Amino acid sequence: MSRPLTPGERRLPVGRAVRVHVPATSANLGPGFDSMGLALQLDDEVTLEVVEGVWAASVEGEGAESLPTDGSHLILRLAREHLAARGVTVPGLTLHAVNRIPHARGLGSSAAAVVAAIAGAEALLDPEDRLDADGLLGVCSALEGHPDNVAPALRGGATVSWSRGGDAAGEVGTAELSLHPGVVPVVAVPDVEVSTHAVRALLPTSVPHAEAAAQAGRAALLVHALSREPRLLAEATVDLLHQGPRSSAMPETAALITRLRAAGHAAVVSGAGPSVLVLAPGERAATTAAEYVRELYADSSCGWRVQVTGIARGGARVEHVRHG
Ligand SMILES: Nc1ncnc2c1ncn2[C@@H]1O[C@H](COP(=O)(O)OP(=O)(O)OP(=O)(O)O)[C@@H](O)[C@H]1O
Ligand SMILES: N[C@@H](CCO)C(=O)O
Repeated sequence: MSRPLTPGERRLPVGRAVRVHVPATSANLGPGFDSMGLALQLDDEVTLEVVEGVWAASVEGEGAESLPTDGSHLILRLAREHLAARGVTVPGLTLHAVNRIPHARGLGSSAAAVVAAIAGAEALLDPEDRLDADGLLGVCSALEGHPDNVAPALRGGATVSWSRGGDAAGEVGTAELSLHPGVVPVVAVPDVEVSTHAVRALLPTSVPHAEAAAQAGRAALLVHALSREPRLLAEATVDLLHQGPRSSAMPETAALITRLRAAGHAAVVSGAGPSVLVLAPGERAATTAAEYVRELYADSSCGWRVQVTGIARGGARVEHVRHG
């Protein structure tokens, strides 16, 4: 999918610079495992500039203390590999990241990094050489391993994605849902990290047919609830595939979801966790859910940051800072 450009010498001009804004995303939404996702109003901002002979990164915000500052930084590495596969010579690249999406919390930080790298690298090319929207989605999905975060990160809103060939490395389709205006996300983020890679290993290799059938029914209902009838969100967000097998890796998350659901809220694990997403049917229900969580943990040392969050209606946005 990352096809080379037409033959000939292609070298990015020194001084060309782009900035990419990529939203956080919450994947799965309960029964839509590896398929459904929602873009949130919280974004990372990544500036890439073509320079001579240097590969260097500077980071503000999330990960500033821990991420590498050389060419091994994930975004620089992915951009470099992608442009090399496209047959483009890059003399050097600097990156400046303003990171607002917390890492390893189930809010799509790695998908945002993939999208920043690939959308940014493509934007550094001349307009006639750039991949179209489907091409970008295919490359990003293959790198991330599943499309449910990268699709809403690229397109915004809520998306349902599928693999035409049956695996994430193949061609990916995505449909944008027409979201009911009453759907309001609430996000509760704990102060512990969970690696997506680690908890994917906890999933069983097969599931009973009856559970798969029940999950398909809930996923179909979820599309209806998100677009037409938000009052059905609590019933539509029941998951039978992935939250149970992973609960031992995030017991606080599982406990919070049980309590929220018992109180009638449509609470799910956000992405691979450990954050919790509530899909509230309206502003008032969202405020009630947020206050419920704050009161639960008012006297506890366990830190949960709770926020009623807007939906990012547009996806990743590219600014052309300098043509070079
Ligand atoms: N902006 C970034 N720059 C560089 N590396 C990043 C960035 N964001 C995430 N990463 C890398 O990805 C890891 C987190 O990815 P992981 O897939 O485990 O969680 P997530 O993407 O935050 O959550 P989820 O996939 O459940 O939504 C970080 O620990 C870091 O290594
Ligand atoms: N569908 C993915 C989302 C997290 O990247 C998972 O649950 O593992």
